[in-house]
Amino acid sequence: MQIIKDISISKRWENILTASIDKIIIFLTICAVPATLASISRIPMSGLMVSMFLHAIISVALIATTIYRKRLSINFKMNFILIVTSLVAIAGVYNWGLLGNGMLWSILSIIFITLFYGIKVGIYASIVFAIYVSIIGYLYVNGILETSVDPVSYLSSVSGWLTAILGSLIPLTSSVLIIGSLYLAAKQALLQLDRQRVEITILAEQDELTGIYNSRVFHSLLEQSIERAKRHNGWVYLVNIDLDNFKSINDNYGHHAGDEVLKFTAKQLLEVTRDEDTICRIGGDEFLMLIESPTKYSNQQLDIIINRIKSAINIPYIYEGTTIEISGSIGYAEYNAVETPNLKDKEDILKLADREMYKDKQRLRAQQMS
Ligand SMILES: Nc1nc2c(ncn2[C@@H]2O[C@H](COP(=O)(O)OP(=O)(O)OP(=O)(O)O)[C@@H](O)[C@H]2O)c(=O)[nH]1
Repeated sequence: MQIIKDISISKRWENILTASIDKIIIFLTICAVPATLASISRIPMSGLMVSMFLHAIISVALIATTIYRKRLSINFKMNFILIVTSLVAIAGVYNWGLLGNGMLWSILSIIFITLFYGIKVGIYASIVFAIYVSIIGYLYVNGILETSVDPVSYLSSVSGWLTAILGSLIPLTSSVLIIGSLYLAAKQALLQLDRQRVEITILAEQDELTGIYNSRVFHSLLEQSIERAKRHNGWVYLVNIDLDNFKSINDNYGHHAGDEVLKFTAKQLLEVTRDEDTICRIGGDEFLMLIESPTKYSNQQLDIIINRIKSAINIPYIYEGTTIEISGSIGYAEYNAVETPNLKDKEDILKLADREMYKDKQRLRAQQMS
């Protein structure tokens, strides 16, 4: 069933996450290779450093993960990204203190941790990171740790700036990729939910055959109209419309012809229903129209309404070349909280409209007999 298929948003979310993670892995791999080269190019300035090995190992691991990404599980890829970004963050802060991009990488890894493991774990990770940076800061301030290159010469070297540019570009762009994909995914999910809400509402309120309101929604609309009429001393008119000898249409032309006649009648009734009024099919060949008015309609106004409905129904329907005559009986009930004290609730109004419709039907039968 379409709706059940669409509702599996968690599956869609997993697909979005997988696609985003793959994009991030590819992006990290593309950036890791030149970043490693830039790192190695600093050998003449800083000598061979542990971080250079780390860069090289990460690059190789990233290339391998990119190649085999379709075969790897989402959990593996998530944790791999976490380990890579956290390692770069930890090593960056340790090796370069405030000079490097360790802080930016830490933010990136905390974003990933939050995304993959939730806000609580994200907060713990932030606290751990703050403690780590404080310890490293303490060690640098007290001269226990120092950068392996002279900060002044590093700041004026091409390789230093290249590392800084690439090193900051990666976490920044990755953050944009993540936040952008999540934003798009959330927007799509909300739009989809909205569409489903509309579809579900339509399905719940619609008569399957004719597409107009079904009796369930009509009953609640009638209740609301009665409440409004009570508050504002207004009037509610309930018109009951029942097709005559509809069974014989089914019997003579088949059930499908009967269905087509019901659809045609609903369409005709819709055309004479004002936007502020409501028409519904309560079942079989019976329709109800709900009309609200702030003032009482005169008999003449009511005649006009009833005649308009009658002439909308009494139009023959051509079914597969055969003309099917249609007619309907109509009865109505009028309700005002003060002036119709015998009508206590919606059931009374419905019964009265039904009785009136039946009287009309009997009049018609009597006419046909005579
Ligand atoms: N084609 C079709 N027939 C339906 C549907 N729902 C109910 N019916 C048929 O509509 C017929 C209604 O019959 P009755 O209630 O006797 O109404 P009628 O034949 O119009 O008789 P009167 O109301 O006394 O004029 C029944 O035969 C139902 O089987 C539907 O969705 N499609």
